[in-house]
Amino acid sequence: METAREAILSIRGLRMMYGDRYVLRGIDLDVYPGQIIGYIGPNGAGKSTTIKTMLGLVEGYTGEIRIFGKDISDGSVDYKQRIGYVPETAEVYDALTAKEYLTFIGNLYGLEDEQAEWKAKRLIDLFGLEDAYNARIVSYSKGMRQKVLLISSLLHNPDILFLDEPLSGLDANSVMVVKEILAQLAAKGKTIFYSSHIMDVVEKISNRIVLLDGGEIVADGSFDELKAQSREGSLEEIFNRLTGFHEHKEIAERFVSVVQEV
Ligand SMILES: Nc1ncnc2c1ncn2[C@@H]1O[C@H](COP(=O)(O)OP(=O)(O)OP(=O)(O)O)[C@@H](O)[C@H]1O
Repeated sequence: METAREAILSIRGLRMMYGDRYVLRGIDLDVYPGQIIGYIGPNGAGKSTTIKTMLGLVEGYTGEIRIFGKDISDGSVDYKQRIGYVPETAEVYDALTAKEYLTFIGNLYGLEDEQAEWKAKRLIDLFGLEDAYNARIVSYSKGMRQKVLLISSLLHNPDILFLDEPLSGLDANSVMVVKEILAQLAAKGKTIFYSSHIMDVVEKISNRIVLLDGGEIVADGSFDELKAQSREGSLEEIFNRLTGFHEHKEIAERFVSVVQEV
């Protein structure tokens, strides 16, 4: 039972303001080990802001965030050693090779050079990038970079993983591998925050879905629970209904008619 376990991550009354506007308007969330949270919501709903706040990258929030049982505002950064993060857009050091980059990241997480390099090499091989390991990242395709980012987020065996569009640019075979890796990590007790706009993947991969709209959680439960509540078929339909969006046809028609004006 979830309630019998201790939350690995706990958020109370999280509010965040940019300028004179609240972009997070009171988030309450308890997350337990082994959960894969599909963290979804319209553009601008506040997903990245929540994640960056939990990572300690955003200042000026109110409310409380406890990770591994400790309030992150107490100044300690130790908790970051147990967290992995794949941002939506990342600065990867183009001039470095994957070997250099991953060894560097491994060092930041406290791994010795040799240990980081040996681990990175084996993970790179498993992703089919062995030929590119010593090539500069600037020469990598989008999917190859994404694989390097995924590896960099996992080198230190984190307990919580924050992923923003982690399958971006990956081919169909790699998507299957990564989805399976995430399921197996969760089965080993890792906690995964999976933020994406690809609803059919979120529907399949998550054991809990949290829908954010306008800086507030408007739905929280398993896909089956959300489906039962809303009597809609797919997560995409549930998303559309809960965010009050019904005009995709009209907008598309108007868009196409403007395109055709010459
Ligand atoms: N540094 C910032 N300064 C000012 N406003 C910001 C900043 N970062 C985010 N915002 C605003 O906060 C709101 C929430 O943004 P956020 O990036 O968290 O949304 P999101 O749910 O991740 O969206 P998307 O799906 O488009 O990635 C948006 O209105 C955005 O313009």
